[in-house]
Amino acid sequence: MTDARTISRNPVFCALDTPSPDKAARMARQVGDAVGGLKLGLEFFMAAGPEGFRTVAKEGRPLFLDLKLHDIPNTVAGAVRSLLPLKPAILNVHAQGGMAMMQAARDAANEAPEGERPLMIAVTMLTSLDQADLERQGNRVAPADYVRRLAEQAAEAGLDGVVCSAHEIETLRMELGPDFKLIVPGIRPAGADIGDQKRVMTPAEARDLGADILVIGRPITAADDPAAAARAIADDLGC
Ligand SMILES: O=c1ccn([C@@H]2O[C@H](COP(=O)(O)O)[C@@H](O)[C@H]2O)c(=O)[nH]1
Repeated sequence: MTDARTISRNPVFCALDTPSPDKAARMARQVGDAVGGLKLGLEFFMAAGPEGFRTVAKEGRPLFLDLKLHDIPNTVAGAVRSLLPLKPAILNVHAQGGMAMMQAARDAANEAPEGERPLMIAVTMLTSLDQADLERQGNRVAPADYVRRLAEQAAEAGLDGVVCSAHEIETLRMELGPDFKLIVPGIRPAGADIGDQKRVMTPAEARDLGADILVIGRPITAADDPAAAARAIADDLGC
């Protein structure tokens, strides 16, 4: 079992998208060491808040608090400061919020006590979007270029990495180096239902391309046997 701040060699973070802290904690116990960490997002935090987070934190696993903060710099910095007492291993903001906002988030995270600073990550382009969505928003640019530009800004702002799809890993790794964290949702085992995701890849393919963390939700949590589903993915990854 890894401790609450160490990211283990198992790159899978299981997305516990439920409003119920008890269900999330139960699921965390079910998947156990077959995953390297857990992710709590908007559905969970809107319903269960900091108290719910603390309930799941008792499971002692690294926690990614995926709130995708997106507001003016002063507001985002305040939100980061408010979240620091929860000691998440990873926090994120939207790169779309701009350079000054990302820098403000970084500075606020740097106020964390020694050893408690979360990794600060920027979401680039949601994995539920594709080229057609970009065009609808008036962005005449390929997803790879769009993601690269936002990731460059995140790196320049001093953030620790980005959320991107597996399709951008190679380019970002080459350009931004081995230490820049690449957190990758939109992961689907071969044959699994894609659902609302559009830029997807299998766990092994994404890992082999150089992802640091694979965020996997429904392929595990909606399976008849979540523990077996998580174990099958871990075995496939050799973890
Ligand atoms: O671009 C993004 C950013 C975040 N997510 C989150 O990851 C999980 C994925 O869940 P699945 O059930 O495996 O699709 C979910 O919590 C999203 O909020 C993302 O999918 N894409």
